[in-house]
Amino acid sequence: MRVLPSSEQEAILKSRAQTLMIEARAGTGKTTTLAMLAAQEPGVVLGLCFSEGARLRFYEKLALECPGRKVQVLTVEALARSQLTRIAEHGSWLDLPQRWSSLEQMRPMLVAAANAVWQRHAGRYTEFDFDFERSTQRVEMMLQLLAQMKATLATLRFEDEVFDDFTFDELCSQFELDDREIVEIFHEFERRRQPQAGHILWQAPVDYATDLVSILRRFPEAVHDMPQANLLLVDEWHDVNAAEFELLQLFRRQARLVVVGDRHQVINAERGADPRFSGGGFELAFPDAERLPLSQSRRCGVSLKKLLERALPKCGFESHPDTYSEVRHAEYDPSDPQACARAVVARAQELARGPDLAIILREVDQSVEIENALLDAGLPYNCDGFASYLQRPEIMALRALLHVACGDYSTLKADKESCELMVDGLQTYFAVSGERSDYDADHAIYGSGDAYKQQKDAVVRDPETLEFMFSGLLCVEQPYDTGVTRRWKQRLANVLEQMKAQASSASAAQLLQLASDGLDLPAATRRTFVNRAHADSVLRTLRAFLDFARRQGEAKAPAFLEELRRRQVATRGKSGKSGASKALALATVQSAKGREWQQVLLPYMEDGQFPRVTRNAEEFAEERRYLYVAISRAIAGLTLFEPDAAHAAQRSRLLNAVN
Ligand SMILES: Nc1ncnc2c1ncn2[C@@H]1O[C@H](COP(=O)(O)OP(=O)(O)OP(=O)(O)O)[C@@H](O)[C@H]1O
Repeated sequence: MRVLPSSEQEAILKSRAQTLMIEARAGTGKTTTLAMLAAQEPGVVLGLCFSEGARLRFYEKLALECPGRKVQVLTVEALARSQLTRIAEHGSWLDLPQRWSSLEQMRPMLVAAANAVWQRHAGRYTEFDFDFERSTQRVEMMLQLLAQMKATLATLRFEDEVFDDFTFDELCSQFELDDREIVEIFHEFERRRQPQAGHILWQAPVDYATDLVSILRRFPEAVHDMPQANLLLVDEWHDVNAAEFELLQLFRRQARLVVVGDRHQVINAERGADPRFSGGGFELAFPDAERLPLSQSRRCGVSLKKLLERALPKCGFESHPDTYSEVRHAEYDPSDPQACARAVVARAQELARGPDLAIILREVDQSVEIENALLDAGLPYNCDGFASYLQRPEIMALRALLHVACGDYSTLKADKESCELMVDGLQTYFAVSGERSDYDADHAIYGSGDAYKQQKDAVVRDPETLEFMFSGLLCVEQPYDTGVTRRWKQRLANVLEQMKAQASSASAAQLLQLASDGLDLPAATRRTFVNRAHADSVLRTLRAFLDFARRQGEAKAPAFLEELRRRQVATRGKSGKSGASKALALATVQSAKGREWQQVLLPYMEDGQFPRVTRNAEEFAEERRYLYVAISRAIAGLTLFEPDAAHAAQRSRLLNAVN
């Protein structure tokens, strides 16, 4: 439904400024206003944003405000990726590199770069510890730092012809590093990634914008290969980083530029989002830019405004006099792991609002109990922007172990999706040789094609091939294996043998506990997932899953696998008679950003859950912004689930601290 512009929106629609910044608060109509601007522009419009979720929301608003009008909306990452492909295909500035999709794939390259720098240092005295192979935490921190350097364009300095001691020192001081060896390792890493200018061997998503800026700086004429729009509309401007900021300046050319953002919604600090580009940095780049406000929320009423002010004092949030929202508090006993989920489901049943209702989680691990409670109650739901716990790699890896231990594959027959996810889970979780190329070369059984794909096909054709994944691949020692890898493979083989031996007598929960202890899953998790918060969330998922298995009592592995299968089938979104989904949304704060629902349920408002573990004031401030985003998704009502009076000390500091 189209809406009539407010006076603030009118002012924005009338502005003729070549560069316009809209400074806004949550729910004040940012995306709606961009869609209105698109509707009145006769020329080519390109919408841009910084996350996939924001892109989809932008499309939804366009469909409402300018139906029938074709407007392309891209993430800046996708724009950069497609332009790099175009430049590689049409120009002589770049060979098309291999593309990587995750940080995990960068880990062996970082270890190799560290080893190379260490060898160069041999004989020289240094206190720096170059052994990254065993310390996931250090690799994680290095990769995060490298991503930040890329986002701030600092890595482009490695391309300078004169990269001397002075530049090393400058970078150390810019990133507050005591060890210049870190910069040396990054220098080596980037040199391996790009042996010569324009000859890039591999790219991860964090590279797209930075690499494109590098090419456009060196070959400004390459910009003519890129499409030209008349109007560029950028949503969620608060997420922009330095690389994206410069890219937009280079890419823009004659286009009119309108950006809109809310600095309280920065929950992407690790991607280098920088408030400077909403303040002084923007003014410096665009001295003639006009700034206009969107100050009044069209979504939340005064009670939500009060709550938002408790979560984030001085956020300057204004509610609209015509909007009314109700805030409720529900209590649960936090010593019972299922109590919160039960309370949430009871409230969801009371509201019975289907698609107008969302349960917003701080993190995906909270979904294990909530999903199980929803499934037990027969309430349909859709996981929004994340996979159901039943399909996550860590759970799929454990399920695969159970199948192999008990030799029962019946629930996998004709279930292509689960078979493929299981291979993914095993490769993510239990394969430690690092380089898939080793694996490709050594397992001629799959021929010379894409071994990984063939492995999946083999398991889909015959799920019993999972057994071979362990006995023929994951546990097989190779001549190039390090001592650590060998020990891990022996451990995996031993644990599997023990599980097989006990499968007929032990319950599924006991077998899973054996796997968890025997494989030291916390250590395996930290080794697998480079991001600490991600690893922490995976561990919480595993703990909740083991609890769930224990609640199945004496059920043996085949019965437990059957139960999981039944639940997995039940999660598949069902539509009602009209074709519309009756399912409620199960979202995370990240995936809910920019969205709204009539009713929002916010579970687990307790310390350690929301906020998560916070080590410093910055992390706590980020948790406040997470809460600001979560609360401001509600229109008519919000229910907060908090520990009961007997456990009041555990209630979330975010809402109860003296600010
Ligand atoms: N002029 C208007 N009159 C009535 N309702 C409006 C108007 N403009 C926007 N809205 C409504 O206000 C709500 C919030 O709009 P929108 O999602 O565009 O805000 P936003 O600022 O982008 O939100 P967020 O902060 O979540 O990103 C939507 O329901 C939208 O339809």
